Amino acid sequence: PSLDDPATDPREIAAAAAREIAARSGVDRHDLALVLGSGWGGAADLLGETVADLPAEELPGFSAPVVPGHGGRIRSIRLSSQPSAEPSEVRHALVLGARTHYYEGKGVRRVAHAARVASACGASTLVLTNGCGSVRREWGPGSVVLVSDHLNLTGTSPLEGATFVDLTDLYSARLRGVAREVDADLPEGVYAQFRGPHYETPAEVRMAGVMGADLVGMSTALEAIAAREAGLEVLGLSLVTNLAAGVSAEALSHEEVLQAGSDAGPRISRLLAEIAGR
Ligand SMILES: Nc1nc2[nH]c(I)nc2c(=O)[nH]1
Repeated sequence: PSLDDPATDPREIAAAAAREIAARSGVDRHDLALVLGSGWGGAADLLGETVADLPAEELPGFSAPVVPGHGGRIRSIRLSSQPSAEPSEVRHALVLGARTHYYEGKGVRRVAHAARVASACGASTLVLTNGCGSVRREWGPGSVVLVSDHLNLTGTSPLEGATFVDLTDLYSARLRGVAREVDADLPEGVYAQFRGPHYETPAEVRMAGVMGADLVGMSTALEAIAAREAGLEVLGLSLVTNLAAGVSAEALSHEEVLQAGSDAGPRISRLLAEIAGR
């Protein structure tokens, strides 16, 4: 069976990957899963003790990282939030450092795979983090925004067939409340997923704003829909790495994107570790 075979149920591949993760990590249930996007990579170390660190491409349904050596790892982490917990109470997090973007053209099944694997590993919560552009001038590079809802501008769905899934409260209000217990000043915004890989034109950024988007990116929405269908409660966290095209005079520079991500790293890693511990 393969994700590229329409006759294969994607959940079958996700279950195979989950069995492999349990076998190789020795952890038979992961309570929480996190997808770490641009700028969020440093959070894994703060979550707790790494129990296993696996190359994603060795697991069913995952592919090698787009940028060799960058990401492409799946880590099982023993959350250090309850040092004195009984063995049965210990919570384990699965850090999925192997996001497939829709713009890679590998199909929606591979975009949705990590969310399905998280569910197959026993997780009840998925934290989706990303780097994004801001439509709002006041949210400059380094701003962290709670995703309150999304606009799926990809024109596609990660779901197949008559899977009519309700997306009300897709970005769990309860989990946003937990995040605000950690940092009460966290703003909320609507995230628009564009197909990419090109950035938006200034006119498209204005369009997204008119339609109610505060953030623009190339991930997250499709993954969140797949996570909801898999029964996961979803928290979305965006790191603004740049003002979207046209919001300010100067052009986008990839260096600016990378710099903003690394500057905000320590602060957002602590935030994520705090939230994960609750
Ligand atoms: N679509 C879109 N995706 C992004 N990812 C990052 I980092 N910045 C952007 C951006 O400005 N637009």
